Amino acid sequence: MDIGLIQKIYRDWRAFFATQNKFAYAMDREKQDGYFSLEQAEHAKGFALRDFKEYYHYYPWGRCPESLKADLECYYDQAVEFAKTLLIWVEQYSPLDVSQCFSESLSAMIEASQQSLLRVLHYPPMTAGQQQLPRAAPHEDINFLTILPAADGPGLKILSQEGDWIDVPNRPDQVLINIGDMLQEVSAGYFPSTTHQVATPSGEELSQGRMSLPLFLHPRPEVVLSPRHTAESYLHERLLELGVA
Ligand SMILES: O=C(O)CCC(=O)C(=O)O
Ligand SMILES: [Fe+2]
Repeated sequence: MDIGLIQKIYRDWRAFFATQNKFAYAMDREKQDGYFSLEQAEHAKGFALRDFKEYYHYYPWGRCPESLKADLECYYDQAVEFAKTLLIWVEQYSPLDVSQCFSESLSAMIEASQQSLLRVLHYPPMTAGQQQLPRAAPHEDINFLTILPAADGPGLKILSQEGDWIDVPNRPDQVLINIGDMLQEVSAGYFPSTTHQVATPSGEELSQGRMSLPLFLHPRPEVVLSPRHTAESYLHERLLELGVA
């Protein structure tokens, strides 16, 4: 992972989020690309309050401000390649009774997928009155695997199997991998999805914003995940539950 590139993306997109130009890229409900404002941001499944965040969904086929495109394109390619390698390892280490239920190999499921997306995510500074709002309420990601490089501030927590919230350190050279609900679904629960949240800061940190850059690896829409779901039907159900479809 190119840490310098990630930090440059954080700098440039902090500046972008500070302008009104972002509203020219308003999110498209059908395609799910573009800019999601505070009012359009998702809420976690089962939560009424929207997360206090704004973000931009980048797909190689989607809209992107011209001056910011080259860096996202470059990072997207790196992160998708990395995610694919990890998924191949997941496949290799799946027990036979799990893998023989796959409708096709995991690597075939993501072959030529147009659905993987990069989220440039900004949690704006908060005032004392906003402290009860979630930055990202506890949730699981929808996709197969999420590649999460270090954010530019603390706050990420993951839920352990014992049910304790663990603070994730935030070293610049770290990468966190989350299992998403689609990998849980396709493996009939063998790979449980990672529950995580971004805690709302207190004290002086409230006035500091935070940037992060998750890459969500998604299969092709027609992929059969389970007897209940194709990737498309599962994604659609979740987007409705999150208030963005
Ligand atoms: O901002 C982070 O560190 C995590 C973001 C996240 O979990 C998400 O966008 O799904
Ligand atoms: Fe997440």
